[in-house]
Amino acid sequence: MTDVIDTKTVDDEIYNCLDLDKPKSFFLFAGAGSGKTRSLVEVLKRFRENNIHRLRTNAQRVAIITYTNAACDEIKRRLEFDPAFSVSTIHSFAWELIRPHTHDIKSLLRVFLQKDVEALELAQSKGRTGSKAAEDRPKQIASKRKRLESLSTVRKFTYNPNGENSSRDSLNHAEVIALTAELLSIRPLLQTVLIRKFPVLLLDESQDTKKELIEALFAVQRTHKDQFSLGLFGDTMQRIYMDGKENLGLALPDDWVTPKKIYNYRCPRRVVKLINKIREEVDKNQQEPVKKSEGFARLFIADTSQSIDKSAFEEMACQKMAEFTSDELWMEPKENKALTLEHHMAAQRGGFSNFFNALHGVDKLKTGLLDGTLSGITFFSEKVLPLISSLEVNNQFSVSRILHKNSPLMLKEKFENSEDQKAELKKVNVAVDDLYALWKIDSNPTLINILKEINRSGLFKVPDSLATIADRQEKDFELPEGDVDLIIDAWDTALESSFNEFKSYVQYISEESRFGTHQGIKGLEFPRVMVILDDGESRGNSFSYEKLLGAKEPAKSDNDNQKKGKETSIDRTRRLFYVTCSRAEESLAIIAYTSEPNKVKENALRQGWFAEEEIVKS
Ligand SMILES: Nc1ncnc2c1ncn2[C@@H]1O[C@H](COP(=O)(O)OP(=O)(O)OP(=O)(O)O)[C@@H](O)[C@H]1O
Repeated sequence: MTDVIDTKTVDDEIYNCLDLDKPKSFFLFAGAGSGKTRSLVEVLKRFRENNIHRLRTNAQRVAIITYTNAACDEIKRRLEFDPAFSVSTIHSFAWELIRPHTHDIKSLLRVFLQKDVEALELAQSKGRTGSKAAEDRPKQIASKRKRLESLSTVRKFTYNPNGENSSRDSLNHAEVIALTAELLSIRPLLQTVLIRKFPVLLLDESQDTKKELIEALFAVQRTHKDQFSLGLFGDTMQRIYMDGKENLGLALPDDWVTPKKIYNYRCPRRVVKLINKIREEVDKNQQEPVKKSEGFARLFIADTSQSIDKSAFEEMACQKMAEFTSDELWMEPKENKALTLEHHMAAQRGGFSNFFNALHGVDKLKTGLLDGTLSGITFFSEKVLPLISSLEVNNQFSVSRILHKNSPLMLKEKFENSEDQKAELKKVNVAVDDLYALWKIDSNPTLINILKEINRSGLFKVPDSLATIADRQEKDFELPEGDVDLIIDAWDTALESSFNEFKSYVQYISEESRFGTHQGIKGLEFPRVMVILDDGESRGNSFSYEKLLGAKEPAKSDNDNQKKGKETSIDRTRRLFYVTCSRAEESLAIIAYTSEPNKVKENALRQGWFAEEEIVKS
């Protein structure tokens, strides 16, 4: 195996692997901020210069798979949207590969579903009666059986990588990945199609790519090593999803190239020192800072054994950070990125929890809520919000454009068939004025009032998901007991939120908000970062900052897992903590909410994470 140290050599090493006549595979795993993504882009630009004609002649492309749509957009932009590069998320990539193979998908899905039914039946026969799982299983079995029965009538499967997949012939996200992994393993023809189309496949953030798929790609590489270059970029310390492959990179074949990067280009020296300490218990990959600036890292400990005003505490922390760093931008909410563990914690702090929590409570709505694709959301975000924003600044050109694009009152046929076109136009203007009047009566109207008004005037088409509510008369309100549709119920609550609350939600999902989640900021960087650690507010139990920070003893299951050499919730939390801290380009504030502030402080000192003078207690 080859080891190299500086960026230029690493880039050369990777570039040499992408030789279409003598391809090699490589594994570039290195710490946070070491320039992995940058190397990926730089090498591809060089590759394009020398290979573009050959790729075009052979109708081939380079596949680059990244973790999020935002990361795809960034890489596409940096590669100047060159069609020689196919940049996609793993789900889109997998789907494009398997979508023509309806017959294979159908047979395999049948096997998967049958196995699921058998496993559920077995669990039901062995499990405790009266538990929630026992109550749910018969419904799951019935639903899978129904799907099995309807499989023969499916003519073509559908799949949307970015949204809901609820129709009868659609596949869900997990199925697309499992089907691709299996088909790649059992259908040599699919492997050939893959390598013919994409002689080079680069996988960013590969520590979190589903293990079945990684294994299938390794198998493709093994079989076609003379025609195919597989490149993996990542960092085992940044594995934050449970389905990534553990110990990826161990026992690689000797012909894989494994360049090393030991410098951190993103973080100031103080932050590099902290992330090195966090990492030290896991592996030997310690980084050296490139930046000359020392930067700042501070730990703020809030005692939750007494009542505490969290927003006041976080504001105080920003104020202190502004003093420590002499950087006034810590006082500007938009200028420092606050990271919470879960979305609902961000919603609480960002002032959009009424809207968010109402919809987040329904499983079927979750994905569409998080990426803003629910039709009930796009109705407000793509029609009402731009219209009101344009009216607020009196931009008539933009108002007219939005109406032409979206309003049924502006339909060409309507005007053509009308005897009085002026009257038609007047109708549109009156509808707009009536809607905008809501903001004059109340500077922050509720979504339900906006919806009802638009439904009355017909200014925009109300989506089906909101039509029942929009059409509802007051007398309908008394629904018979038990006759509640969860989705409509959730929308009923969400629509009671104000328009400004909805605007804050839209900023959050468009990543314009000050808030982000610990998992959602993978690959990103910000000058000022505030990491909020608060187990008390979190709902899941995969992570425990209290245990990592020494405020809570490890659970029996943690000890058992550790003895068996399996990962514990503390290991997972440590990696997440590493990811969040390593986003800071200048200064970093950690806010720890705990009922054991002394223990947290002692632990931070003992581990050498922070010095006495860097810790502030409430
Ligand atoms: N050789 C370099 N010279 C100057 N700046 C660099 C170099 N390599 C990386 N950087 C800068 O350092 C920052 C981190 O780089 P990049 O995002 O590529 O790192 P990464 O290893 O992919 O990070 P992570 O794993 O933490 O997401 C970016 O701002 C990038 O522009």
